Amino acid sequence: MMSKPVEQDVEGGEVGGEAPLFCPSNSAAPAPALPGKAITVTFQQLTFEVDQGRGAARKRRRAPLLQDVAGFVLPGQLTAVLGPSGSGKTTLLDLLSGRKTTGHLAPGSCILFNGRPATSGMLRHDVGYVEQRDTLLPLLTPVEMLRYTAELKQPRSTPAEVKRQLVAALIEQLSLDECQHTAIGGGLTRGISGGESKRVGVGVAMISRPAVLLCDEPTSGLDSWSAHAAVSAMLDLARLYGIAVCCTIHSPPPDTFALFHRVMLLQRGRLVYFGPNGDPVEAYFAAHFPSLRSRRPTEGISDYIIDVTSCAAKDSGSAAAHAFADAYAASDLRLHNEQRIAELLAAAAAAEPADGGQGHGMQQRMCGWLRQGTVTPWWWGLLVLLRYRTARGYSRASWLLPRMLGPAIPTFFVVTVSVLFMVVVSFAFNCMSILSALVLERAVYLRERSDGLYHLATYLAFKVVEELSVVLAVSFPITALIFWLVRLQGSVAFVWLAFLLTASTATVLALLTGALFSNLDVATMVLTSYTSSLLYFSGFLITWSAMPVYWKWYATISYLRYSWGALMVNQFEGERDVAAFGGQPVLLYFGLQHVDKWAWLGWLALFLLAFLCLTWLALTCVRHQQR
Ligand SMILES: Nc1ncnc2c1ncn2[C@@H]1O[C@H](COP(=O)(O)OP(=O)(O)OP(=O)(O)O)[C@@H](O)[C@H]1O
Repeated sequence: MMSKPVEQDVEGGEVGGEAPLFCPSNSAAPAPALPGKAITVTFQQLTFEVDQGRGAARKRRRAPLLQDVAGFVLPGQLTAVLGPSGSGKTTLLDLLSGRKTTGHLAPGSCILFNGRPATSGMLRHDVGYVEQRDTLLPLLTPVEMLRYTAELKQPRSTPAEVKRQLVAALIEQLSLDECQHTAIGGGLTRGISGGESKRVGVGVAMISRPAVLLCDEPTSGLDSWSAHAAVSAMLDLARLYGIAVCCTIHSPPPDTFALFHRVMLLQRGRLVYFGPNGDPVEAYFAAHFPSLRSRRPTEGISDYIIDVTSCAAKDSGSAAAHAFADAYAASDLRLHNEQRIAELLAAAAAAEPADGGQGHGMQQRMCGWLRQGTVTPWWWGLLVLLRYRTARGYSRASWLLPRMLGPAIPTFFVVTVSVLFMVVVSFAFNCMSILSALVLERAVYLRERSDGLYHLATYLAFKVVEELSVVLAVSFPITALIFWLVRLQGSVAFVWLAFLLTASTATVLALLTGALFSNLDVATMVLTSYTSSLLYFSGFLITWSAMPVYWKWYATISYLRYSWGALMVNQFEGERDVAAFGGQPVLLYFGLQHVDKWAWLGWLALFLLAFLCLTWLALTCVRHQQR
């Protein structure tokens, strides 16, 4: 599906108005009728700064990433944001989508959607964002990925048939028919191609039928055919649904670049050109900078303007770099653009009367955007996550076996008094596989949270249910096996409960570590060291009486001590007076003679609850992504 360049300018008439229902007439796949709205994005005097330096100096020194940038993105049109690396392209998209988590917008900076500041709900539902890196679920196929997103992004009241049609239409519009049932893959797993996965990313952003689509380098790493296919697909969607599309782009092939209606060129955070694509770009540079070399016959316009502006800046230093931005600031083109923005805002105001002064407060609300609600209720999110993600994980041996065999294997090697300690230890260390799962899927989690797919509590509940149901399933055979092999005494139900609580606590501890640390090596090192240290203070390797007094506090907060101690009491409570080690009864030898096994099990349950609360806190407060 390749689109031809569009000559017609569609600026007029659509600003702020209700678009027709989404019933595309020129698409083979019938797209469902969902209400939609055309949105014009305008931004003026956009100046964004970040703190530089360390400590107190950090507050005083600020570096501008964008300076006085102004422009607009129109419904049904593609706008390309160009510029050398580090010129502020992604920063602009992050600001438009409300995803910037650090920095300060200068007073007077203004970003408006149909003449109004965006609300968090609007940014989540009406603005789609395609990230530069892939944040898809590797085990799902494109069609499953889109269905999964549709279940979370479309209101629950949307009929299942409409969601199915929505996905089918996107599969066709994005030319994903051939690979729709192939696993997406990623990392070391072979899956669909890079170009196809970019288009799946566009589809994921398109599921809520956003009025604005922002794409960060949708063509990077693609061959020219795939790059053209990706941009063509976006152009088709923009025209079909009246979407305002804005893409950052690097060295696109000339025929792909020609698909864009408008070009914005940034250099060192300042605007160097904003206007129509094609000949007007070249004419602008020829008129304002006659000394620049002219375009070579085979050279594309995007390469030409980046090349000449970057080379001039390199040859003559930063003064020349600013000369381009200064020339634009003094140009008629800038005046024309400002006039156009004023017209767009006036049209938006006429279409939708102002709302009594809610229009200024963008800066204050920026951080709040990321914390707001979702389209579907939490329990629906949990069901969808379990249905699509857990079901797929459970069907894979590589996911399931480490979790199931980890605690089971040591069972075959332990037949002495150390059995209870060894089983507790194997449960404690078996959680390492869970740690990697959480750290590795963080990029997907962050993207899905920013997209408003689910609440934090939903994700935590999903991870807990997903992992603890395996723990629950494994706890029955392991309890039975050990009871039979070692001929344990006491209550079998108690042993099962103690195993279950120990494995659950270790699992939640792994989730907590994964939530605290973004780096897998660091997280593994911390969890291994912490768990190993607990072994020494569980009361088996060093008995309570032999423990240095200044370390006893650490033993008191070791969850393994409560789990192993309770199991020991369950095993030996009938032999409280039978001499064993060093002529002493076992419980007396280990300092457990006064322990109430149910009370210690209660403490273990409290550890589980505390780790769960800490995980929730860590997911809420620890920000792993600075943008
Ligand atoms: N939160 C931040 N704190 C400090 N510096 C930042 C922050 N965000 C971005 N920058 C810096 O701002 C500059 C612009 O970054 P940005 O990612 O917008 O550039 P870009 O034009 O998209 O680059 P590329 O094409 O390489 O992706 C870079 O020098 C970057 O290091």
